Amino acid sequence: MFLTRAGRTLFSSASTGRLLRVAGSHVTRSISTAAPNLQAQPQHSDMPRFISTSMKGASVLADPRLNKGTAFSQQQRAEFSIEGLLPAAEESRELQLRRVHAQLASKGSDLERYEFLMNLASVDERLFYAVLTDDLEALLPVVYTPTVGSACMNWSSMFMRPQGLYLNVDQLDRIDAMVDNWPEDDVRAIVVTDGERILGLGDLGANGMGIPVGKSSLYSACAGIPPKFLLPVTLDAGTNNSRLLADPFYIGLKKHRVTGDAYEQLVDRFIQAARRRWGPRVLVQFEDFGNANAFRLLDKYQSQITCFNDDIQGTASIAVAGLLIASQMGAGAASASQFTGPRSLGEQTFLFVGAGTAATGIAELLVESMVHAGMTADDARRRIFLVDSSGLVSRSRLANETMAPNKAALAQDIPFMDNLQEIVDTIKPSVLIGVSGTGGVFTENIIRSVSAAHERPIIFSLSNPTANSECTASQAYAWSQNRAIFASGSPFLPVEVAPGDIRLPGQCNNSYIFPGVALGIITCEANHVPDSVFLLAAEVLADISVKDTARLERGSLFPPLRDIQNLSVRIAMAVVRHLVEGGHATNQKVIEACAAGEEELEAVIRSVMFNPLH
Ligand SMILES: O=C([O-])CC(=O)C(=O)O
Ligand SMILES: [Mg+2]
Repeated sequence: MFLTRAGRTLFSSASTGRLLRVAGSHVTRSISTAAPNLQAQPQHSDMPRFISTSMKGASVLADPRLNKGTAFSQQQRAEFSIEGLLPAAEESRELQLRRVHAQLASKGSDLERYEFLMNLASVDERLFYAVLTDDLEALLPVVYTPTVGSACMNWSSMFMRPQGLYLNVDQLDRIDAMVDNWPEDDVRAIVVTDGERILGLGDLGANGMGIPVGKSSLYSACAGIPPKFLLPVTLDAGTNNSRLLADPFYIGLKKHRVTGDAYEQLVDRFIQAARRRWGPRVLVQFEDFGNANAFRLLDKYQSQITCFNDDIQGTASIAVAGLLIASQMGAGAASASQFTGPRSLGEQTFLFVGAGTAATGIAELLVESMVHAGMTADDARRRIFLVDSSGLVSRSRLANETMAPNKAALAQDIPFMDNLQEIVDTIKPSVLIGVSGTGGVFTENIIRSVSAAHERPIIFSLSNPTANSECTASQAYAWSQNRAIFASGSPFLPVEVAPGDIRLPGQCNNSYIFPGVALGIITCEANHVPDSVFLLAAEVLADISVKDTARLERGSLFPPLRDIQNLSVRIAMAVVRHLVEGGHATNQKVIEACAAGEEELEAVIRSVMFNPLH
C-alpha cells in the first residue's frame, strides 16, 4: 500500500516522471498499479507506478483508470472505503486475466467479444490493456478490423455509453466549451474522423466513432502510449447515408453532410480548440475522411500543425515496407530462371486497383522510395499504373475530366482501357495492389494472368474489413499455384496450401506503423511531421522483417504482433532521430538523449510507455 498525505509527495506519475500534486487539504491516496503475482514485462522500467487520487468509496470503483476490482487488497479496501463494495475474494491480476480470457472464449461471436472488451475498458482499463497485450494476435481482429467494421455498422443500435468526444457542425460556437469538457488535461495525441469513409464501408457518419476509439487503443496496445494521453474525436458534419438518416436510433446529426465554409470551420475550430487546451504540439491523426477532404486537409494543415493522415501516409508506409520486403524475397521475377534473389522496387511494375487516399498515398511514397534508391521521379512514375471506377487512369482522360491533382500526376501516357482483365494482360504487373474497397475484384482470371507473367507475383488486398478484401488469402495462393506473395489489410488465418505447407498471410495494416511513429512524435514533441518520416518507418520495418527468414519462407512479410511494442520502439527511435536532425523536435531532454546515444534515446522513449499491470 502506498499512501501520500497532504504535504508529502512520495511517488511519480504513471509516465512523465513529474511529481504529483497532493490535492488541497484532502488526503491523497495512491493506488499501486503493480500486480505482485505477475512478472514485470522486461521492456518496461521496473519502477512500480502509482496513480494518485483523493477519491474514496464507490467512485474509486466507478473510475476505469483507478478500478482494479477484486485485485484491491484488504488493506486498500479499508484505505479507500470500498470494503463491502467488493466480494470477499482478493484476486491477483493474473487470475482476473484468466477469467477474462475464459469469458471471451464463452462468447458466440467476435462482435460480442468486441462489446465485452469495450465494457471491460470502461470498468477496468488496465485489465483491458493487459488482456489485449497478452494476446494481441487473437484480439487485434476483435478490437480492430474486421470486427470494428461491424461495430461501426451497428454503433447506434449498440449504443450505451459515449466514448470519445463528439463535435458537431450545428454547434460551432460551443466547440471550445466541448473541448474543455474532456476530463483529461494531458492529451498528447488525437485520432479524428468525420466518418465519411469508414474503412471500405463508406459514409457511416457519427457511427464512425468506433475507428478513432479503436485506433486509440492500438496506440496503447501497440506502442504503450498511456491511454490518458489519447483522445478519439468524431466531427459530426452530418451523413449522406440514407439508411442512417432513416434509422430512429441513429446517434448523429440527422441531416445531410455539410460542405463548404461550415465544414471548414468545424475542422478548424476543433484544431484551434485542441491546440489551445493541450498545447501546439498535440498530435492530430486524421483517419477515414473522404478522399477529397483527406488530401485537402493534409495539404492545409501539414505545414501548420503536428499532424498526419493515417490512410494516406500510414497505409503508404506499411505498403512500401511490404513491397521492399517482398522485393528482397525476389518477388516479381518473370520466370523461375530469373528468380535468383533480391530485386529492387524499380524492377517492379505496379498496378493499383482503386485510386483513392490509399492508392495515391502508396504510389507517391513508392516514387520517393525509388528516387531514394537512385531513380528519377519520372522513371519511377512510369512503373505505376492506377485503375479507378472508370478504368485506367490515362492522360487521355485529363482532357475531359477534372481529376484530383495527386491522381492526375500519376496518369500514364497509354491508351485508355476500361476492362481490368485487358489492363492486366497489357501491363503485365508484377505487383497487384487492391485499394478499391470492393471485395472480390481480384478474380481467378486476374490472378491467373498475373501469375502467368511472373514467377512470384505480389498480391496485396488492402481493403478493409475482410469482406472488402479484393481476394482472400486462399484464393491468392490457389489461383497462383501457391506462388503469390500475399498480404492483406484485414487478417486472414493461416492457409495449408499443401499437406504440411502452411502459409501465414501477412497483415499489411497501418497498425504496424502509426503507433511507433506517434510514439516518436509525442516523445520529442515535434512541431511538424514531414512525409519522410513514413519512408523511414517503412525502411526500419523492412530492415527488421527481412531478418526473420523463417517467417518470410512461410509467407508472412511482417513480424509477429506479439513483438509489436519493441518494433514500435525501433520505429520511434528512428523517427525521433530524424525529427531532431530536421529541427522539428522541441523537447530539450529528448534532443539531449538523442545526442547522448542509442541507449539514452531508447530509455527516454520507454519512459513514456505504460505497462498495464505494472
Ligand atoms: O483501419 C485499418 O485497418 C486500416 C485503415 O486505416 C483503413 O482501412 O482505413
Ligand atoms: Mg483508416
